[in-house]
Amino acid sequence: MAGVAGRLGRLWCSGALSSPLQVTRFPALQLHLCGPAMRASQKDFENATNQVKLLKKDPGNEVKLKLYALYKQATEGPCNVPKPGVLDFINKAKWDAWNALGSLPKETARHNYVDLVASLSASSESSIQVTPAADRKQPGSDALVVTSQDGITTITLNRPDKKNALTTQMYHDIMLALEAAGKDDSAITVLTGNGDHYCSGNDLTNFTDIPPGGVEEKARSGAVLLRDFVDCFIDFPKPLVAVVNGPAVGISVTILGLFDIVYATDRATFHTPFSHLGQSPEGCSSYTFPKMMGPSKATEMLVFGKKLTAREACTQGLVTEVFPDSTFQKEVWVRLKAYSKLPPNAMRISKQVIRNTEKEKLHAVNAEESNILRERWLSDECMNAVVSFLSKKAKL
Ligand SMILES: CCCCCCCCCCC/C=C/C(=O)SCCNC(=O)CCNC(=O)[C@H](O)C(C)(C)COP(=O)(O)OP(=O)(O)OC[C@H]1O[C@@H](n2cnc3c(N)ncnc32)[C@H](O)[C@@H]1OP(=O)(O)O
Repeated sequence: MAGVAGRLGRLWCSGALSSPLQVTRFPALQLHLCGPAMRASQKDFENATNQVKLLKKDPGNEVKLKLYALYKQATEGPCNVPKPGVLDFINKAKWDAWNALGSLPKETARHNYVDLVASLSASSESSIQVTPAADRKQPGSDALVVTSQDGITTITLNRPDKKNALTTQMYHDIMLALEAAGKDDSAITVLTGNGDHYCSGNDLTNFTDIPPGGVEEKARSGAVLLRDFVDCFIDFPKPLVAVVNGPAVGISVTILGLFDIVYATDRATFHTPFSHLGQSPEGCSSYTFPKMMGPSKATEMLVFGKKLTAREACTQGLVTEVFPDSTFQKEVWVRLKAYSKLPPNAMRISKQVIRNTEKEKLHAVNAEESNILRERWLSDECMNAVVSFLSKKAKL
């Protein structure tokens, strides 16, 4: 069995097991899906299948087999496929687990699955309480996870091994997630990161995928993407909160000026090394940063690439409040849950009163910044900086 367990573990890590066991990354989220006395609805079940993707710890092969079996029983009923051969260790272990459930009714399996996921999530490390929104179209990859509970829709960047660097797919997925969150019945929306970083900004390998139209076409389409992406933040209709769980770089910092609240762990740093990269500011930061911190502090950040600590960023008005890392998740989510109980329409309208006067200006700034960046991306300064990053990465 040790051999089977080892192989299953490897498969788990490589994502080779079929849904819902394709889980490779686990943010610190805790879940309370439904109380023990309640029956699990189809929506609870779908929530749970999404929530499995957010478990912080690998639950071990025994539990994974149990999850697999309950999922199959809940979706397909009693085991209905031929028993795999004895040497087909993994599929046989899966088959055995499913078959062991006998004629357990689908509804009971669904309920047990939901309960099991809830207990796994509850034993996870932090105190966030979220449930995936079952009626929401999930993004095209696990790099972004959208959950919704207690009036809060949370969009989690989920590429911790790459410090949550933003791929072009993620820009698109975030736009879709924001569009849905703007219309759903949550009161507030949160953007956060999984792992030790909040976000390392634009994934610099985005520069390597050159289309047939060449680098000019890449820069043109990149500028359109950037402009559309930032527009979504400018126009977002509800209170938008950044839960900055660690260091933030590049565009993940600049768009903070478009958030309504920014909570940061004291471990977070804020870094916009645009000149080092031969690039220029985006996310409307050329307007919002000087406005909030004055032109000279903004210049230190945006032109000279000075990295701010969380406390410095708070002093400059970029961060709303800084929390000790040890209590960050707990304190922030307690606070947000309380806010999310306020009347949502009043909050939405108040946000719009605060923000609407600036919208036209922000759109114009965004268009201008995107155009300037399009040119920058074609410059030798930028190309050299990207090549330098990629060569270090490739250990050349
Ligand atoms: C024309 C193209 C257009 C494309 C589409 C455009 C869309 C809009 C663009 C908007 C413009 C945005 C600009 C920016 O955001 S500029 C900022 C870019 N980011 C950076 O320069 C950060 C680079 N990373 C780092 O400095 C460090 O990784 C970091 C300090 C964040 C963490 O350091 P640490 O030592 O803790 O970790 P590692 O360096 O070992 O990183 C772990 C792995 O993650 C990879 N990584 C990290 N950041 C990025 C990134 N931004 N892009 C790609 N990959 C990243 C890193 O390489 C390691 O990977 P490996 O384990 O595979 O080596």
